Amino acid sequence: MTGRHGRDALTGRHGRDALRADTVRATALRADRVTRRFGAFTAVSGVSIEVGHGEVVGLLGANGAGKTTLMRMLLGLLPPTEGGVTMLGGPPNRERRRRVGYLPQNLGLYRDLTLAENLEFISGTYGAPVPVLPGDLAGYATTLVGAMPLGAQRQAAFLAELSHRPELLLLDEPTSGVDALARARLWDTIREQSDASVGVLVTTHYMQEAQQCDRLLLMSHGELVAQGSEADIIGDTRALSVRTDDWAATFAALNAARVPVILDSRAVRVADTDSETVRAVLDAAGLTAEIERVPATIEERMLVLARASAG
Ligand SMILES: Nc1ncnc2c1ncn2[C@@H]1O[C@H](COP(=O)(O)OP(=O)(O)OP(=O)(O)O)[C@@H](O)[C@H]1O
Repeated sequence: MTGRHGRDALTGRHGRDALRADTVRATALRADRVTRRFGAFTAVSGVSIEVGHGEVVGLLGANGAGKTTLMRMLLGLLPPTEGGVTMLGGPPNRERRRRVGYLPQNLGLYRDLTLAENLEFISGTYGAPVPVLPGDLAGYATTLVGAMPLGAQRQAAFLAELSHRPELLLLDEPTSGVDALARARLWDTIREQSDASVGVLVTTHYMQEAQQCDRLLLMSHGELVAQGSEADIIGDTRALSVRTDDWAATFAALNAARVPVILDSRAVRVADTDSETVRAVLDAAGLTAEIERVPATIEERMLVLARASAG
């Protein structure tokens, strides 16, 4: 694989460097100023989004940003406190949900049934043919799902959700805990689906995957704080690259001083902070470093937006 900002050899972008966000598409999914409160806590606040048929939209945000809550409202599994959702032309009811594939974080498979039994059951509920197991899953047909590796479980759950040929896919961290090869395969499948006009909304923590989406939505503290291409979202945000011989002590000193420091391998980076502040912390700790202002990464931009939305 290439470096963190290069193209991933395993998860190449299918030549989609030009984003397709400006292409006119029929809307598959729309949220109109949806809010969800749990008691006094607002998990999602006034979020409006759209996903077109054939479009892969990445939903990004830190843990607890509200992504799953938004997805559950989009599917009609959780009523919004305010606002409305249109899914495949109307409110998200049971009938329309049958035309949607949803991969929740917990996968929705029965761990104490075999893979073959799970696929029969899920396909049966949709009245769809039982999918043929691809080569890498074939050996698990009679294995209890709970005993399968997580990557294989995710692949199987995805396969099950595709059995009824959904028109819309909502995928909640489909590649979390999955190795690079299985991630690349899942992304190939996602792209095949979008090429067949399926609208896809996918959450991920992997920034290389975000780069494969046609468009990104960024949530922080329940709000939609940015959207567009990766370049749109980063804009002209800059970060600091801190070059030092003692990366561990440098990271520890900045972290202790509550500077938003990121360690990428051994490279120390700082977001949302001026170089004088960083220099002062390092001087106080007796550390020397070269500090350079560089274009921010999307993670660093997310950190800036998250800090701003946290108020
Ligand atoms: N049923 C609930 N009752 C109370 N609070 C809830 C409930 N469901 C979610 N929350 C809270 O809402 C916030 C958003 O949660 P949500 O699961 O939507 O975030 P997320 O962005 O999907 O995070 P993750 O990446 O960890 O899945 C969290 O603070 C969570 O604790």
